[in-house]
Formats: sequence, C-alpha cells, structure tokens
Amino acid sequence: MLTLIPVWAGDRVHEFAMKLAGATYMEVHKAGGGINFTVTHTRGATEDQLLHLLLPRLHRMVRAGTTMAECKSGYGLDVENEMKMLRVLERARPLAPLTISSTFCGAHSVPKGLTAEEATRLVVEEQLPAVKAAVEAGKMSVDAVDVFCERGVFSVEQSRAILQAGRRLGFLLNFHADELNPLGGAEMGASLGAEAMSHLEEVSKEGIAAMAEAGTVAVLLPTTAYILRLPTPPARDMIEAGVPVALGSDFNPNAFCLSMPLVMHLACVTFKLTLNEALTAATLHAAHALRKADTHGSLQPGKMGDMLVLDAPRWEHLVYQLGGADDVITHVIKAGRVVHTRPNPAAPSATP
Ligand SMILES: N=CN[C@@H](CCC(=O)O)C(=O)O
Repeated sequence: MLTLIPVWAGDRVHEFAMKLAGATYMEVHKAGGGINFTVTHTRGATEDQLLHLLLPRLHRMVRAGTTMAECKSGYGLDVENEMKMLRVLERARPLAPLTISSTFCGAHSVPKGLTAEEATRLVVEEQLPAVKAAVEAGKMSVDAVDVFCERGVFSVEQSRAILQAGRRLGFLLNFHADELNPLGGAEMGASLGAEAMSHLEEVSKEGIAAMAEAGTVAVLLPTTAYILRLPTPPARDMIEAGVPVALGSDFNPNAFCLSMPLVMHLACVTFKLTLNEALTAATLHAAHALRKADTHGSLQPGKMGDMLVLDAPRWEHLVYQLGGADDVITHVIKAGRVVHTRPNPAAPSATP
C-alpha cells in the first residue's frame, strides 16, 4: 500500500478552499502556491521538526492497515533540502512499524528564480549525484527517481533527461505522467522501461499499450482525482490491456488522506474497480510497483508476514464501511509481529 509525499510543513487548507471555489490545481501552482508554498515551509523547517510531523502520519497509516509505503521527497528542490527530506525518511525507518521505500523527487516543481531547463540541469548534475553518493556511503537507502512531467512543470524531454540520468545511477523509475494533460509521458516512460507511473488521468490509448508492453505498473491515486475533480483515469482500459494497476493514497498537502481502505473505496466507486481488483491493486500490484513483490504484497511462504486481522464476516467490510477502517481492523501485523491493536477491545463488534 503505497505512494505518498509525507515529509512537509505548512498545511494548505486555504488552497483547499480556493479549489472548492473553482480554482484549478495549475492556477494555484502558477500563482506561486501549491508545491512551491510547501517548499517554502519545508525549507524553513528543521530535520527534527519534519520528523516530528512525519511520525504521527506514518502511525496513522499503520492504524489504517498500511505496512509498506513509498515515501517521496520533492519539497526541497535543491541539494540541501532534498537531502534533508531523505534523511528524515531515513531517521523514521526504525521509529515506525512499516517498510519505507524512498523515492527522490527533486524535479517535483521548478524552484522560484529558475527555468525548467536550469532546474533539469541541477537535478541531473547536482541532486542525483548527491543522492547516489549518500546511498553509496551507506547513509541512506533510496530506491527510485520521480519527476512531475506536466505542462508548466517539466516537459517530456526534460523528464526523459532526468529519468535517464536516474537510470544510469541504478534507480528505479516511478514518476508522474499524464495527470493534467495528455503529453505522451506514458509513452516516454515505457520507452525507458519505467517500473511505475502515477496519476495517468490523461493517458492515451497508445500510452496504455506501451505500458502493457513494457510491464509498467499504473499507480492510480483516487484521492487526487476526487479532490481536484479531474476526469477519472481509464482504469478499466488499463486492466483490459494487461497493465497491472496499483493504488496509492497520494498523501500530500493537496490530498490529505492516510487511509488506504478509503482509497480502495474511492477506486471501486469512481474508477470502477471490483473489490477484488482494489485488493490486488492495494497489495500485490503496489508491492510490484516498488519491485518488492518477492517479499511483500501477499501471504505466501517466504514473504514478510504483513497482514490485518478484521472484525467482520467478510474482508470486503474493510472497503464497504466508508471511513470505518479503524473499527474494522483489530490488529495490524508487520513481519509477523503485532504493531497495532484496536483500542478498547471491549467495544462492540464493528459488524452491524
Ligand atoms: N502532482 C504532483 N504532485 C503531488 C501533489 C503535490 C502537491 O500539490 O503538493 C501529487 O502527486 O498529487
């Protein structure tokens, strides 16, 4: 169960209100809000402050049944602050009972005062090598590279340059493609053999075919499509074409959701996934997006033994009871060890 950008300071409730009143995501972004608002606040926070904000978020995810998460950077946008975010994730590993897979997203937005071309060069020539050096020195573990490939952010060609540089350094590719505009990001990513791409609301038929051919996982993020009132991604076309579909919470200041059962519910209702498809998307396919399906994502001999115990006659209650996961889940088990028990065991059963 995966994908979020959990290390940040400064909420964006004011922008939520603007978007409810009709402002689009890119209108807020171009006015200097959105990601760059969070960058200012995250740059201004210390590592300790960011860790203090991160840990309760991770624990809240665990209580809602998440045992592994892809956590991205992306609110630093320069060497110093991207490394700070990655270090915070590193410090959180022993303090939170879930597996963290880190993704470097230094190309999440174009920092104030730079062109996209200049920012691309800095990501390739300064940030990626700094991340690689820290990994090689054993200071952190980073699995993947991400880019926000979008009109007004990084173009397809700039994104390609960043992803190729990441690939040369040995990272997995797991990036934002075709979210708000159909730019051909999926086709580009598939040509590089990207392991996963997210959002994909605007993916083309050709992009879906290319992803199926390349074995790329589609990471769909129903909270964001819902909050931004975007068209839904063609999930059924992807499934029919043989693209493995995964689900992510996409927790970030734009989409404040830490509950995968809620995400599964939204995916069933708005993206038309069946309950079984949503379960596979949130577990096995999610693990495969991170290339961790040999150890995570299903209950099989030799895997981690991550599981949930439910107080329900059928597992589907986890999704059916909208917003009710905290009551349905009685235990969260990580690597065979109970890491969360529902408070007040004397409470009446969650099953009606
Ligand atoms: N779309 C780009 N990135 C994030 C949103 C980040 C933000 O708005 O702070 C996402 O995946 O939803």
